[in-house]
Amino acid sequence: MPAHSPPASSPALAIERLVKQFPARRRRPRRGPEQGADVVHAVDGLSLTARHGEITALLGPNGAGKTTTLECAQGLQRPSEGTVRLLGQDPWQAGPELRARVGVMLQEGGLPQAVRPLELLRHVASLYRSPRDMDALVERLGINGFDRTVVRRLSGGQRQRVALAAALAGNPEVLFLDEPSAGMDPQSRNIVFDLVQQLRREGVCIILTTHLLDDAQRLADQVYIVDHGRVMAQGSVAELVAPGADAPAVLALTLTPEQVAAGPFPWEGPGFEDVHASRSDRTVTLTGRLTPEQLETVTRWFTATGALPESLSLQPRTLEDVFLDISGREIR
Ligand SMILES: Nc1ncnc2c1ncn2[C@@H]1O[C@H](COP(=O)(O)OP(=O)(O)OP(=O)(O)O)[C@@H](O)[C@H]1O
Repeated sequence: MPAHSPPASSPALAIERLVKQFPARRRRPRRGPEQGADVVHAVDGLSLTARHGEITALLGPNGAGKTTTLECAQGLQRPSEGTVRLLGQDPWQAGPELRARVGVMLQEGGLPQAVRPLELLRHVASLYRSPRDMDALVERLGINGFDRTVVRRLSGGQRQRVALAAALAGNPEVLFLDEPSAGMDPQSRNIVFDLVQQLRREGVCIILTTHLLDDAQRLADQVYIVDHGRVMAQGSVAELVAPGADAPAVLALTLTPEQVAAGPFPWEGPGFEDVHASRSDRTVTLTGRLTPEQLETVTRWFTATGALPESLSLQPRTLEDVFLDISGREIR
């Protein structure tokens, strides 16, 4: 398998101030041909750099602009503004030789339905001058366990594995994965994630979109949190969740049944406007820039209810907390 060794300094993908507008989808035009306000800013000034040997994740809720960004990066959509450089070229202008160096695994697979996996993969491999060893890949991804079943009858996870093998057939230097764990069972997910990590070690640049915090937390070297077509935060997972001076804290409490019945809870009252409280059964999570005064109010409530909670801890932040802090809402 060839080692990819481009100059470490040049990013595999560089996106600068990308804007992509679409005409708004509407049932009936309410105005004449002047449509200035009737556009959707799917991507709205997004900049991103992805490097060889790294996994870069675009993390954001549905409709954040992740897929459109990837489509512009792959040359499938023409940017309205901004620049995209993929392996040093403009993907919109580039020819098939650039596409041969790039692998794409689409959401929902995008595979022909009536063929068997091996036939399909051998055909895809035959389109490349120096294809990957497909037999080894098929074994690695466990595809030989279902190679007699036509694509249409495969489970979501099996289909995703075939889609990944197809994306890797040409030994790509850059691999795009759109929601790679959509529809995957845990076993498929582990197999796919192990392979993705191996590809990173081989020097492949991997760019994935996900709205699953766990995927980003587990795989990504660099995370771009995207919402409304813009980058809201960026960094390694460690950097993003690091507690800074201004970073919010997470306080987790498990209340006694008596305390659950005792309400009202202090975090629902005045002084807690900036704190997000969520409760599931007896577990309460308070996320926000908790002040010592707020902690005192909570503690005083324990005095009033005559008991300590069953557990109380200040927890490290997760990407979910970071997203909540930035956008004021949960990621999904
Ligand atoms: N061809 C199009 N025409 C009009 N609007 C579009 C088009 N493609 C995307 N959009 C809109 O642009 C916004 C961003 O969509 P996009 O699919 O890029 O988001 P996403 O983050 O990938 O979401 P998801 O996780 O649901 O795939 C959405 O509001 C979407 O409805």
